[in-house]
Amino acid sequence: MKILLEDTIPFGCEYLAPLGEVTTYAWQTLSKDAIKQADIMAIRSTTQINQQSIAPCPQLNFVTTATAGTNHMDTDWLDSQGITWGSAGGCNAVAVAEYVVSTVLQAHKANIINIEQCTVGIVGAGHVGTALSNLLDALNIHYKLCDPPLEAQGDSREFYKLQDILTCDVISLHVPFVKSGPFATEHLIDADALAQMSSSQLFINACRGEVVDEAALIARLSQENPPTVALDVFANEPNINRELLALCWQVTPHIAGHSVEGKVRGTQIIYEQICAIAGKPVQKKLSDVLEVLAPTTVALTNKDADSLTTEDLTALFLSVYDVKIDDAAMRDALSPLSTLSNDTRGATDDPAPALASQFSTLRKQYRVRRECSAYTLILPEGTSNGIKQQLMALGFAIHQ
Ligand SMILES: NC(=O)C1=CN([C@@H]2O[C@H](COP(=O)(O)OP(=O)(O)OC[C@H]3O[C@@H](n4cnc5c(N)ncnc54)[C@H](O)[C@@H]3O)[C@@H](O)[C@H]2O)C=CC1
Ligand SMILES: O=C(O)C(=O)[C@H](O)COP(=O)(O)O
Repeated sequence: MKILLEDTIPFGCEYLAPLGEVTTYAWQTLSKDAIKQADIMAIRSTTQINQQSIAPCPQLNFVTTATAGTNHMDTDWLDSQGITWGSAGGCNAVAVAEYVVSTVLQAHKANIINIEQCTVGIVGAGHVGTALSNLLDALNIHYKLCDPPLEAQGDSREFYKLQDILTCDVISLHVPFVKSGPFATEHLIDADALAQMSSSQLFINACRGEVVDEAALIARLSQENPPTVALDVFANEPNINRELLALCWQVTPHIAGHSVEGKVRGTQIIYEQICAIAGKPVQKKLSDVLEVLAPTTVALTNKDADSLTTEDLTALFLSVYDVKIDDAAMRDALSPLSTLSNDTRGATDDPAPALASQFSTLRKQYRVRRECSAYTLILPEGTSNGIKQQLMALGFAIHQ
């Protein structure tokens, strides 16, 4: 069995080599010859799968993506060719939820919102939206969910209309990018929705850039009283719109889901799918590859309280994941390219290709970022049970 493996899949060779003959590729240089030979393709979201990009593929019988999103695959065309496909739904839900919490805590620190009195509107209550709601429960932060497809299916949670979500202090998008049908999400956040947001609100997009009308967002950010915007995703990546970078409060290069655990869970999921196809037993597990961290000592300002003080919570959470480090790295790498003036450049100085290349490099060389669940905390003697429960609900282990 010949397996064509995208080189950004962590531990891809270690996982898949026992199952077949593995050839790796970089998405920028994927060759049609390699595809012609492949029985299985194991990809991430950077590989486009459609008739134009991969046909002819006479041997191919399974394509799977180690990511949650599937909009880079033309699944109707795969179905029409009798090529089965898979994905890794949920693999990085906690990573994205931690990205949102880190963003919300940074916005609190910057006095943009007040987490002690705010409501987070979550659009899309699937794997990511649910993981986020679990963290917000642990933080005692109020939230509202909006998910018309799940509501129609009879999900028993309480749901709100998008119109209600647009009035929340924080609006966070977690829907798939779907172009048509009753629940299409392309430009779900359009000029009209953006006009309803104001400067007291934080707007976060960590799903897909195309879910927001970027032209309308740029226009809104140039008007009076705009919302504060945090973008992890952009339309047409890696060819992102450079105007947006300067207008947003926070920008990150589509790394919300790129915790070590989020990526390796993706590998584990597609490995298990390929084991099933190859008729081989599942022999590897996450703990075979994830590094175990030594316990960390934590200082608390009020260990007797029922829950963490905002100060302790912010310090601890941001020590695990501070999203502003990613924002600074992206601005450092891309700002010199994005502020070049069109007037002073000749045609050959177009910064767009360099910008796209830098964006891709930032993603490929992303730092090691562990989820809360990787940390075992050594707490001060006598720390309250309430605080311990809260920390465990955030994913931490407590050293006994
Ligand atoms: N920035 C990043 O690194 C990451 C981005 N993503 C993106 O986030 C999306 C969501 O991820 P998951 O939660 O894992 O997917 P999921 O499929 O578990 O959940 C998506 C939810 O959105 C709901 N939905 C669909 N159309 C909707 C609409 N019009 N309005 C409101 N809700 C709607 C669905 O019913 C579903 O419950 C992915 O499709 C992917 O594009 C996912 C992981 C990482
Ligand atoms: O899982 C998803 O959906 C995502 O957006 C991933 O974080 C994308 O990661 P790459 O495939 O671009 O590595």
